[in-house]
Amino acid sequence: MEYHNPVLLKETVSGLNIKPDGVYVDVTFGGGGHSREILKHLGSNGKLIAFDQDKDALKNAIDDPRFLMVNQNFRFLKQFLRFHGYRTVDGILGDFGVSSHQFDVAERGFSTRFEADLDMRMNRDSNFSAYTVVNKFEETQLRNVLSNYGELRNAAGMARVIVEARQDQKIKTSEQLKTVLRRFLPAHKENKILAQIYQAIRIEVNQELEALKEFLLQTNEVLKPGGRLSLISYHSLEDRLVKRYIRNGLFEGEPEKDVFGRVEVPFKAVGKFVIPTKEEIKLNNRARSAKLRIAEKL
Ligand SMILES: C[S@@+](CC[C@H](N)C(=O)[O-])C[C@H]1O[C@@H](n2cnc3c(N)ncnc32)[C@H](O)[C@@H]1O
Repeated sequence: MEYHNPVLLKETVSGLNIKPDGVYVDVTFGGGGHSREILKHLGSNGKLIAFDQDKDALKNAIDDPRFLMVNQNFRFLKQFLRFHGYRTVDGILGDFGVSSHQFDVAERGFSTRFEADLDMRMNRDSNFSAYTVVNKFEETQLRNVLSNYGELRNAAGMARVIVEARQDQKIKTSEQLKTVLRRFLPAHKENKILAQIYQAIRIEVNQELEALKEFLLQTNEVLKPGGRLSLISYHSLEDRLVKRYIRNGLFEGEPEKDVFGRVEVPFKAVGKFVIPTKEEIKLNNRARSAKLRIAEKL
């Protein structure tokens, strides 16, 4: 099975406005689809550094002297770029979320399609998994995860039944979780609600929004003036952070004005946003919720 079919491939890479001798970073290497496309635009003096926190992605590492693979979380972008001798770069590509590979391997626990142990860790060296969230979190923490990250209307009720059920027996598998939550899963909406529950738990397990914020803040320090960000989000929580950061350099509130009423922001948006065509979505269902934003460092 294919590891991952890259989304908005040409659009995302052309957003980087690649200079053949530039230094580029792909912070979500996965199957390396976007990375391979970047390499096509680089000359022999160009450089591509790829991050992925999942060891499974390492098997896709590209055998090319211009390519460097870093098996780390992109929340440590600046630190690992420095470690490898790069203080600034010309462009950064991010294609967030989970790869098709991660979804398709049942034991990773990301997919609602399979019976599997509760896991969902992108970095399997971590000891914080979906099992921890479901079995160890206090009721209010669980409710907040389900409500904030899954936007689930019944978050409070779901948290309550999880906490009650686990007093008798730990909830170890996806099937057990489904059984516990059965009353919240009417047949006609089961898949949709389960997807929201999984999204919520996954975001918590991988600290996805914290990692994204830390990463975005570092892009401002790491990108050269004129350097590009090309970022694909898959849900509104992610996209909101990316959009606000590009517009204001902040995640909340408005930037301060100087005495002349001017604001100083680190980026300028390039175009509005790009979404896949119907044709792309037909060929690759994972593309359906993608939203690409491109920005240039001022
Ligand atoms: C949607 S896939 C990227 C697919 C890739 N663009 C391709 O063409 O094959 C996202 C990848 O980013 C990785 N990832 C997600 N969050 C990460 C983070 N905070 N740090 C490092 N890697 C991360 C995941 O492990 C996954 O392999």
